[in-house]
Amino acid sequence: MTSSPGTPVPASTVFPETDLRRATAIRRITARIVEAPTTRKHKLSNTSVSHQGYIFVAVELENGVTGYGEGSTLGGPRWAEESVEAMKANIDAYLAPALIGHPACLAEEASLRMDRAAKRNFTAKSAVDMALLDAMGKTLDVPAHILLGGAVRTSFDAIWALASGDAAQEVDEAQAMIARGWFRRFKIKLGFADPATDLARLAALQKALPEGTPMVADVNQAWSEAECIRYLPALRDLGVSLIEQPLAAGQTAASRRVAARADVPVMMDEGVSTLAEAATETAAATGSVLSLKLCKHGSARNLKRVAGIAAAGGVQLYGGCLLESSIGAAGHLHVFATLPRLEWGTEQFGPKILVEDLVTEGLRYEAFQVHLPEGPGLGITPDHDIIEKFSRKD
Ligand SMILES: O=C(O)C[C@H]1C=CC(=O)O1
Ligand SMILES: [Mn+2]
Repeated sequence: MTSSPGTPVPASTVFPETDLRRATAIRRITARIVEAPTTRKHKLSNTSVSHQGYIFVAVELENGVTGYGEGSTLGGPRWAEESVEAMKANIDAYLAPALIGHPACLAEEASLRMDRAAKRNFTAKSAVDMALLDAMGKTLDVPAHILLGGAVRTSFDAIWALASGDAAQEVDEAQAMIARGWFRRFKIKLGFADPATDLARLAALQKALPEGTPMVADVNQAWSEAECIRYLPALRDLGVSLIEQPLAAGQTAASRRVAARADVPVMMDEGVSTLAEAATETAAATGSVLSLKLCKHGSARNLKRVAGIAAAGGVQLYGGCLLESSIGAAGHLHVFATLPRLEWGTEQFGPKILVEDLVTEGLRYEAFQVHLPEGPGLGITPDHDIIEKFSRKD
């Protein structure tokens, strides 16, 4: 459209709001359970997985556009309370009916409707929200980040998680990631073995990797305060740069004491999901860094609110993951791209741990960075043959 300078363009000729509401009315929402094999066993304090369970959501709008979203789990309802089965049941019976006919362009109202239809269910809600975002980006022909305030970065320092529990394998894997130019920052999972075995794994890595290699140690709530007092100094001596969620979520007083005595920063993860938890845990100083994940916060906009609360309290931010495919990882990158600060980079290594990614062209990992995809919506295209192959058939 052209207009002479100074002549205002009437809003109605750009995109009449009522037309947009009508065009983006939600016609259908479908949810599929997908179980995608991983290249190796991934072990955490409380589970071990050899395939990733996802809920894959498709939202069809009246204008014919379909948006896609994904919610991830780790070993069923073990990392958090939602399983793929529960997500499918709750999307089909509660979240989808609450949204049929509602305009996707009114995303805040869509979230309110989902909140009225179901308590918590953050991963399921975030998968639907991601699909709405993708559909709106495609409708308006803009990348999803534009709808969230616009990107302030398009690439991110990428972190890879070492979690086989086999020290020699982990050294080989870390060296291979460096050689490929994909990852040179690492996270190690602790807590499924006794602390002495975990420390030996770390010592092997410290010996083999370049000096100063950034290393996050994620305990996934497995230690007590007493174990932290005993072992955190050893983690520091082995070069750990960040200690993630050592104590159980909700152990606020003990976590505050651990964070105060640790001379390595402590990162909050499972303990901060809601806005209220972000406010409480930030004020209580149970950590000085926060891991952000859509599956914890329920929507792209809620993730931004949680990030704002934490940042306002002086907490640094880390882009977490739950081993999403390139679908969910792209959803995260579009939100992370818009955060004013993201001091610790992002994991989002999931696409590289899958035997086969769920998209036609996976996220780009280059120069130790993962790159924000381009194009409308999330900027990825689901590979429906692969999704069909790994979909649960019953
Ligand atoms: O951070 C977590 O607790 C969940 C997940 C993310 C990476 C990984 O290895 O586990
Ligand atoms: Mn964690």
